[in-house]
Amino acid sequence: MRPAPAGAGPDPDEGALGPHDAVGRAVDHARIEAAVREILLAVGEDPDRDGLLHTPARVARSYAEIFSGIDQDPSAVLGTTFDVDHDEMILVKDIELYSVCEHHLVPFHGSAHVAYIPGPDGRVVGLSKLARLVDVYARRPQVQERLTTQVADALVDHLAPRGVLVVVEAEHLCMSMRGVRRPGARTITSTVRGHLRNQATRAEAMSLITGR
Ligand SMILES: Nc1nc2c(ncn2[C@@H]2O[C@H](COP(=O)(O)OP(=O)(O)OP(=O)(O)O)[C@@H](O)[C@H]2O)c(=O)[nH]1
Ligand SMILES: [Zn+2]
Repeated sequence: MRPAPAGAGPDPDEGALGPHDAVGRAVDHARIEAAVREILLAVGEDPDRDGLLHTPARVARSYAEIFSGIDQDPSAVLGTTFDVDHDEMILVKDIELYSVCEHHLVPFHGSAHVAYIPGPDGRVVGLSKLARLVDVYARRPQVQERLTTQVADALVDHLAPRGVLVVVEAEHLCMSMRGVRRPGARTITSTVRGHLRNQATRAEAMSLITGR
């Protein structure tokens, strides 16, 4: 069991799954709780006041979910493929994503658009797996450029497609709620591999993505 801070009592938010998060990853809850308690003290709060008593445990559970991609392997998501008679572009756009900026540990959120052209063997992956793949890389401390590249490279590695294009557009709360304070600024990153580097194919993909 996780050690509770003195006087914390039972945590009303503790789910039936116990101290581990819903996706089964055993992060070190006790360590997160101790660290969160320290942060609360360091910012001048009283971690023993009523409203904060269960906060370290809640943050531990929340981090287990938010950072659940750290030890996830994209092979588990892209391992199931099937053949369809389709050698044209497949695009799933507007995949909502939430990630955490590795510089400030605050969220960035937005959308990913993932396009690929199957390889000569015609292997494709279930559409939902593209969203799951985005989650594998988003649920880590990240920078947007790396997230974009990792999704593209995982598709190249696992599907041997003719081409891949991944576009991510996101707002970084580290730019909105603090620092330079520019809410609404959106960052757009893209990674292109193979045939989608071809100008006409890339333009077709981009017009499908932007033509909402
Ligand atoms: N390239 C890139 N930069 C990011 C990303 N997320 C946050 N940043 C930036 O990372 C930089 C970190 O800059 P530092 O000067 O080390 O930290 P800081 O003093 O907190 O910077 P400010 O945010 O400007 O206050 C900032 O410019 C952020 O806007 C990302 O996904 N990609
Ligand atoms: Zn940041």
